[in-house]
Amino acid sequence: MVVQKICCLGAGYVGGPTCSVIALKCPEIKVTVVDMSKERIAQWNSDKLPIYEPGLDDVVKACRGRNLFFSTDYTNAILEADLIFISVNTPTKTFGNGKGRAADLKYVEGAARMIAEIAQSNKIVVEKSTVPVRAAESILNILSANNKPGVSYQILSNPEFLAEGTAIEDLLHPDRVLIGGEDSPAGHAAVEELCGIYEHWISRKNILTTNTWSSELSKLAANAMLAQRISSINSLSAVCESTGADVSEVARAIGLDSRIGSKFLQASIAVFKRISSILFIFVNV
Ligand SMILES: NC(=O)C1=CN([C@@H]2O[C@H](COP(=O)(O)OP(=O)(O)OC[C@H]3O[C@@H](n4cnc5c(N)ncnc54)[C@H](O)[C@@H]3O)[C@@H](O)[C@H]2O)C=CC1
Ligand SMILES: O=C(O)[C@H]1O[C@H](OP(=O)(O)OP(=O)(O)OC[C@H]2O[C@@H](n3ccc(=O)[nH]c3=O)[C@H](O)[C@@H]2O)[C@H](O)[C@@H](O)[C@@H]1O
Repeated sequence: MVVQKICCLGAGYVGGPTCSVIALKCPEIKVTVVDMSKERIAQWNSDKLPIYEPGLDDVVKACRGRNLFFSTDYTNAILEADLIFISVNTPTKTFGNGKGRAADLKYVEGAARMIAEIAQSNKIVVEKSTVPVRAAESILNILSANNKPGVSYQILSNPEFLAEGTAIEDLLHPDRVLIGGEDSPAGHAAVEELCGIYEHWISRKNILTTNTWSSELSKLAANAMLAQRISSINSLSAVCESTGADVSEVARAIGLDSRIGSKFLQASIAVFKRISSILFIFVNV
């Protein structure tokens, strides 16, 4: 199979820009981004996009109506897609086990149920949302529970590393793309399909392929290590205040050490919202 049609569930900060760049770089692929929110889709179809990211307007203008579509018709988009990104929100749980710390997977599970009910042909389902480890297994369980003859699924993990404010630059020139899949011939074939999409603009050496769980865990580990750096520099900031040192001078001095590097060393009162994800790494904890 060569992917000809892509559907993305979730037209947010990640789904919108990611699929716009895919549409730009893969003009032969039809990309449909769907959302339950009529208002959000209307904005994506207007001159005033729902989010501001440098460069996004130009990318959308170049592809919208050509091979990039924003729609609320998820039934058709799912039916015709060979590959489906799940790029829905994963907010922090507000009640129950893991309240205030764990990711709430209700939207991811809702998206999986939509696919299970609608799909009539084989699909590659790509977990793009940031999720706890083994979420791919939960998605597969939902899809398998609604088993239809002649319909099979491959689940891939393809976490997103973009940051708001630099989304287009991050998507066009990522440090790496990470794709995890099942360790089987069918799993490897699905991974190759997704690699083939990214290879339209990213060198193969920057596309890492792993097993599903390594990919899921790598995303959480990266978030945790970034959070740790901010936490460390914030602690140093307190030490600076009591010693008369200047935290920006200290950050510059330590950041010039190539083993440490200069990024993510700005002290602030920001709370890295994803720090909690490393504490709740597994589904159902
Ligand atoms: N915003 C960021 O900078 C980054 C976010 N992420 C992760 O990517 C995921 C998505 O994040 P955002 O795009 O920021 O979220 P968002 O809240 O901007 O967008 C998510 C969209 O999904 C829609 N949605 C929910 N359920 C749906 C369904 N069943 N079918 C269709 N649409 C549905 C919502 O209506 C919403 O518009 C999250 O897991 C987040 O942690 C990852 C990297 C960076
Ligand atoms: O999984 C997710 O949902 C996303 O979580 C983070 O996104 P976010 O939590 O929104 O955090 P960032 O915007 O990257 O930055 C966190 C905060 O730290 C602050 N920060 C950043 C860098 C720094 O040196 N110091 C500092 O205080 C920023 O101002 C910001 O308020 C990651 O950046 C995304 O790559 C990730 O995938």
